[in-house]
Amino acid sequence: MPVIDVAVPVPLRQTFSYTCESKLAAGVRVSVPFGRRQLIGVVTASYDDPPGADDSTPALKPVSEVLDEQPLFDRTLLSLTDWLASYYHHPVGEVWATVMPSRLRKGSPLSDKSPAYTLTEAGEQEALSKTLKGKKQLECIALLASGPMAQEEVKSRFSSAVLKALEEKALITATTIAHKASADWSSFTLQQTPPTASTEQGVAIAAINQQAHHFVPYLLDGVTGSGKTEVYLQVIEPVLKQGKQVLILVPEIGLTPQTVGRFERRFGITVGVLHSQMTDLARLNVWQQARRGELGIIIGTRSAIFTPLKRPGMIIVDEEHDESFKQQDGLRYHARDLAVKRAHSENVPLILGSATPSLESLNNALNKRYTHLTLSQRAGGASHTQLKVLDSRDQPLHAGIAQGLVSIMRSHLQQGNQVLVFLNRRGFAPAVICHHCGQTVDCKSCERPFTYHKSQGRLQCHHCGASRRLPEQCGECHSHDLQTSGIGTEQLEHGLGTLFPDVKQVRIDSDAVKGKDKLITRLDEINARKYQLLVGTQILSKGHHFPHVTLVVVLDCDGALFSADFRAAEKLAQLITQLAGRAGRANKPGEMWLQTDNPGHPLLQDLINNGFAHFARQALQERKLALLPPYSSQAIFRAEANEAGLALNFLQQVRDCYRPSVNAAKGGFIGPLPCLIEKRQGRFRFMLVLQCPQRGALHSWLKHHLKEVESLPLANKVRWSLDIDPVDLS
Ligand SMILES: Nc1ncnc2c1ncn2[C@@H]1O[C@H](COP(=O)(O)OP(=O)(O)OP(=O)(O)O)[C@@H](O)[C@H]1O
Ligand SMILES: [Zn+2]
Repeated sequence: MPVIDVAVPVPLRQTFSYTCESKLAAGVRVSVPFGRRQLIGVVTASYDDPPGADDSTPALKPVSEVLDEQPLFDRTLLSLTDWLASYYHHPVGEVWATVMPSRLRKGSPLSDKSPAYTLTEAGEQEALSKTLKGKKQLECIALLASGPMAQEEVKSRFSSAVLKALEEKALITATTIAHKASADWSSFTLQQTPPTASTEQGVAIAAINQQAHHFVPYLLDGVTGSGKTEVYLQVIEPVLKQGKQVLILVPEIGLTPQTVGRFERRFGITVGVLHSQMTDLARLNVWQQARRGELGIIIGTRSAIFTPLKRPGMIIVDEEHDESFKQQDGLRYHARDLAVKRAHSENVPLILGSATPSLESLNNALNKRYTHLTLSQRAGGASHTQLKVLDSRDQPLHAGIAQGLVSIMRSHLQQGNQVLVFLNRRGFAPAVICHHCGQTVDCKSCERPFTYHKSQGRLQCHHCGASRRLPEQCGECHSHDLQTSGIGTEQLEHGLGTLFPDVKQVRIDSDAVKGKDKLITRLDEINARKYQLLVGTQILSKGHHFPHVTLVVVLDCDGALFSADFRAAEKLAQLITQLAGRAGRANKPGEMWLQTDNPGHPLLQDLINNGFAHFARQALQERKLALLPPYSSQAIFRAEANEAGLALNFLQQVRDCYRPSVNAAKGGFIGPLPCLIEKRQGRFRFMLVLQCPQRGALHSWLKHHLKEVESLPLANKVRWSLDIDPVDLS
């Protein structure tokens, strides 16, 4: 009987064999018995005679059910999945579980039909008699009179209230229709006249169009507001015209209806959207439409890189430096790196766009592995934002803002412009301190001070989410003199209200703006000039277009200047540059002030005097001297346990596993040492970094001893993980 290998969703780095009536194609889902459970796995290989089997081989269990007639994925995605398991040294069953939409993971059938609406008999009568009162309801009946229509399309034209009313009156009902199979987007006509490309945009567009039929990686390195999105719009036009699909990845926060709207408005075609806040069903629908070749443009966040494409034409990663492209748990993949891999195997062009490219991508561009396209000027005649520092040492502060800055803010506000104040700390105050003994009120599980949230009257731990009432007295000395220390956005908002009582302000952080819809409403209101003062955390720094902002104020960036994370400087420079990019985007010039106690800090001085491009080249030199990525490759073993000793011990044993071949790999260790956040939710956290000058050497070194690590007795007692190409040391 044929034997199949199945990737089963369990944390083991192997596949499992089962017997089956007939051989199955790789990528087909099967339901299999596993211990006492029944699990859904994916076929990775089939054999008539399993390799290495003899009479002593234990009898295999049969597959319980075959779920698909066709593999879920084409060859390219199948090989990408193999690659993921081997590159990230991750259990293949868990890789499949990450790559599949969750509905498919749970066994939903892969359907060729889409949900639709149709008229009931009563509805058909109504189409003739037209007795309904509601105008919209009548329109909907008239539309469906010509036949069933995809629910998605009906929903795009009528509100859910209209549809609900018609369903309640039993005039329309849900049904399914066979999907359309044609790439009908290719016959679009441009809905807008594109602006004339600037010289630099023109060069970039021509370069990409010239080699549109095979894999070429581009770094589109364009200052904020330089018209990168306009370049994407112009280069995808011919791709769509040929009936090919374009996959666009954007950071989690950057995916707003504004972004999607820009593409829809230009081409007048439906754009498929994929992000983590959609329902599983909605995601599966878009996934299937893309797979069947019904969508010309798919825009999505990180996991959209796994979307199957029937006719792939181009892949774009916007804001490629953004950390949200790296998954931070489970399979810790980097969607940007996967995009490179995927574009290569699909043999289509890849555009990585950013005003502040990651040092990895910049290095690839400088080495000519990527074609480097630069846009150094802002589009439409907007001028660059001026960067300045304000020395806050010995200055009296109002609501955390130095007097000099308050005057600058006032003058911008008086001219009717908007001012953005950035503080990356939500809540009222980052600590509550006993004025008598100096003890802070700490989260016991994380051993870090609680943040005070005044609006809720509660303390909240920003590491584990724990929350408690504000105590009445100090836990150490029982003094009642508890005071807040430091400033968060909530307090800043209060303070600004006192400083500028007549100015309307809005706070944008994850406390004030819960959910995507609210963020979108606020962003629209900002651009409609409902507010003049915008206060917020890094949600405000990402890709938004604020034409009326002329001043950006950054409070307290000093913490990041002295971080132990070697990437901190790169991240801070990206943040400052992106924030500066929010100002002066239209016809009014913009300025940015950094309030700091370290005005002479070389990083700030370099950014101010020479800009991000210079900073980045300088930072690459430093990484080269220190043999840090991208001039070496890293992997991190992390371990967490309730007892610090267990986690530390485990990592020491991991190091012992790897030590015998450290010289052969030309490798090195850093640690084990505590993570930057040493304790979280009651667990102590440690890490061990493995580093090699060559990527290949690191991977064979890792692979060589991973089995030993897995069989360490402590491996079952601590929570451990392996992170390849880590970007976050917290
Ligand atoms: N060639 C052009 N002529 C006139 N206006 C343009 C041109 N290209 C882009 N614009 C306009 O300039 C503004 C900024 O462009 P766009 O949003 O494409 O820049 P970006 O580089 O993607 O921005 P960021 O990375 O800062 O978010 C937009 O309003 C856009 O419509
Ligand atoms: Zn905590």
